[in-house]
Amino acid sequence: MPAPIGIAGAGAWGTALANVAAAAGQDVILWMRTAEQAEAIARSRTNERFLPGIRLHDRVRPIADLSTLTSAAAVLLVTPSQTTRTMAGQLAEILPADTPLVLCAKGIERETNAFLCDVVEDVRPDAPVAVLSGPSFADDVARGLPTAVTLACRDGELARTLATVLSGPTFRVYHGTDLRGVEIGGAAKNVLAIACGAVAGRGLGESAKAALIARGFAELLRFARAYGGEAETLMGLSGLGDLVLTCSSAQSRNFAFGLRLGHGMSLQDAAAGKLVEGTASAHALVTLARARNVDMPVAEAVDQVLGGLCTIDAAVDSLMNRPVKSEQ
Ligand SMILES: NC(=O)c1ccc[n+]([C@@H]2O[C@H](COP(=O)([O-])OP(=O)(O)OC[C@H]3O[C@@H](n4cnc5c(N)ncnc54)[C@H](O)[C@@H]3O)[C@@H](O)[C@H]2O)c1
Ligand SMILES: O=P(O)(O)OC[C@H](O)CO
Repeated sequence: MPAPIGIAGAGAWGTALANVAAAAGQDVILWMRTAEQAEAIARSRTNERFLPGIRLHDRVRPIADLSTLTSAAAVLLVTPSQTTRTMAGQLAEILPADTPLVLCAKGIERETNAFLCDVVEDVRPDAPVAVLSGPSFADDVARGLPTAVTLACRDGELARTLATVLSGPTFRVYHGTDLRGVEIGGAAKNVLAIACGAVAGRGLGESAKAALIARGFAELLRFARAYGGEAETLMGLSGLGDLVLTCSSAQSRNFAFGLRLGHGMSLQDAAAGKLVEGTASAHALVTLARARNVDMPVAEAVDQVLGGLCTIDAAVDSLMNRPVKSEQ
């Protein structure tokens, strides 16, 4: 694309994606909230607060003036899920109506229980929206370690174009049209990863963790089907791929949060000052599940623990002692 790629949000993932797009040959405008931060990053060519030790690609231009994104060929929205409505609203005021917005946050809007694509379409109706999701730790990606992710957009041609633009030698982007399936995978895996971390923290063993991933995947699939996602999508990178990654590594902030809870840390301290998207989306996820009679016992257990209504041990006990049932 001749016009630059715009990135709104210069946290760990926004900065890693800026380097990815630059490595794929694009000029990149990386927006952040303060001029001080933009100047510091422009000077040092590193984002020491959010992605320490990684050199910013020469093609990336840090800026603090959101209106600079007006010229972008596409804008990647990479701020926390709960800021999506505000950010999309601000972008709607400055972007041409045909500029695609690619959602990179993983979550559900807590106040309205709305999927993030719906939030964006609420504030920017008729403009193209896409989702990028899949197994991808910012630090791995920024260090050039290989991974593959999915980009979905209802307009299949646009999905293909965006996937091509962002793909590089170590970042392979598949494309598809199942927007709902892709965004559900990213939002739900964060909640399930908290459960896996908690189980690890309680020292319940690798077998328990594998069982939890499998049962978590079963409920993720049921939920996605109930909300119009395709099973094949959930079996792919943005579903199973990201679930397995996030549920099995303390590099995940959601898993690490669960791990600390399992070690006995308080809900307040366990986040350790990091963004833990599963805590913001758990209640919305189970509320949406109940609204369509989808059984999500693992997500329910996480929501109960986060609400202070249940201990981890009691939650495990109640999951293990549900009535015997068919696996399907
Ligand atoms: N870090 C990863 O490995 C990774 C990978 C894939 C997806 N994601 C998703 O990307 C999203 C962002 O995650 P991250 O890792 O970059 O988080 P982060 O905590 O590293 O960075 C968050 C960024 O958002 C900005 N921000 C915070 N509050 C804001 C507000 N109210 N308005 C505007 N900007 C605000 C911060 O200044 C920062 O630049 C999350 O939804 C996460 O699930 C992260
Ligand atoms: O650190 P987490 O738990 O937010 O996970 C980061 C990415 O979503 C992994 O794909």
